[in-house]
Amino acid sequence: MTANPPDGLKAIVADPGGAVIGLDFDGTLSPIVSDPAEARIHPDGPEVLVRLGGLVGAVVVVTGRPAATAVEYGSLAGVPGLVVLGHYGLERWEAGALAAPPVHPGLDLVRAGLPRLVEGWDGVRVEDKERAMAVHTRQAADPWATLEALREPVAALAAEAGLVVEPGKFVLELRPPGMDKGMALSAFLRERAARSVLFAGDDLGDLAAFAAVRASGLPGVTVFSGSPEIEVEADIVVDGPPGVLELLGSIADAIEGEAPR
Ligand SMILES: O=P(O)(O)OC[C@H]1O[C@H](O[C@H]2O[C@H](CO)[C@@H](O)[C@H](O)[C@H]2O)[C@H](O)[C@@H](O)[C@@H]1O
Repeated sequence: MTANPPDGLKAIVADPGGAVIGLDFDGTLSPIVSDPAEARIHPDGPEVLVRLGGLVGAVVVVTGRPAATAVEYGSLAGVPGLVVLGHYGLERWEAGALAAPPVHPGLDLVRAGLPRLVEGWDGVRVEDKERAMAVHTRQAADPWATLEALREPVAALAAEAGLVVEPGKFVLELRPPGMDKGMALSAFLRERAARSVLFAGDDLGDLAAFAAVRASGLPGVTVFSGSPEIEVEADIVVDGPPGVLELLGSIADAIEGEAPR
């Protein structure tokens, strides 16, 4: 850990059984790649998470992905006690079992309308996640301009379908309202009677979880998995997934160094 760790990190190391470690998936555990279907956890991820999962109260992945996709792409099934809150908290995966509400009825309209809406836009990809759909512009010749041009028509389609738009890194996601990563993390902290919390994320959807850390009143740390694509304020800024995993590994080292022998 750093020479002078923030109080939240000290609390996690001093009382690991009360600590909740919250992690985003894409851009935090998994390096950003052009094709969302090709995303996989950083090679160091599984080992670090298995180790940490055996030391802290809980490791929880809070992601915009379907929970089962994060488990698969993250090779996460072996992480002790892991919970994955997918679709921004709508779904919950735990011990191999998935709990999820019915699919929002507005998805049918979006599934029909979105391919027509992006027709003619080179490099624009539609991702169907069953409970949500996403429009990706990363592979367009001008990803920013394309994202901006699509923002309004995508918002109109989402409104017609009773969905909300979740913007992210070169992505506009149409998803059900009423849940976000902050609500999901807050509920999880209450459920586990957490005594400290860390949340690491890299994108706009993670800001609600950062706010939940601050609002929890617990000793807490926010970690921004940095990239040139956006800037986010956090207690600790690291260099992408390798930096996140190095930090998590150093927390595990510090906990093991504190443990009575
Ligand atoms: O909450 P997350 O786990 O961070 O998921 C957010 C979105 O991540 C994925 O898109 C992002 O990663 C892709 C793969 O690296 C990248 O190509 C894309 O540009 C990023 O926006 C995922 O495809 C979305 O469904 C998630 O909502």
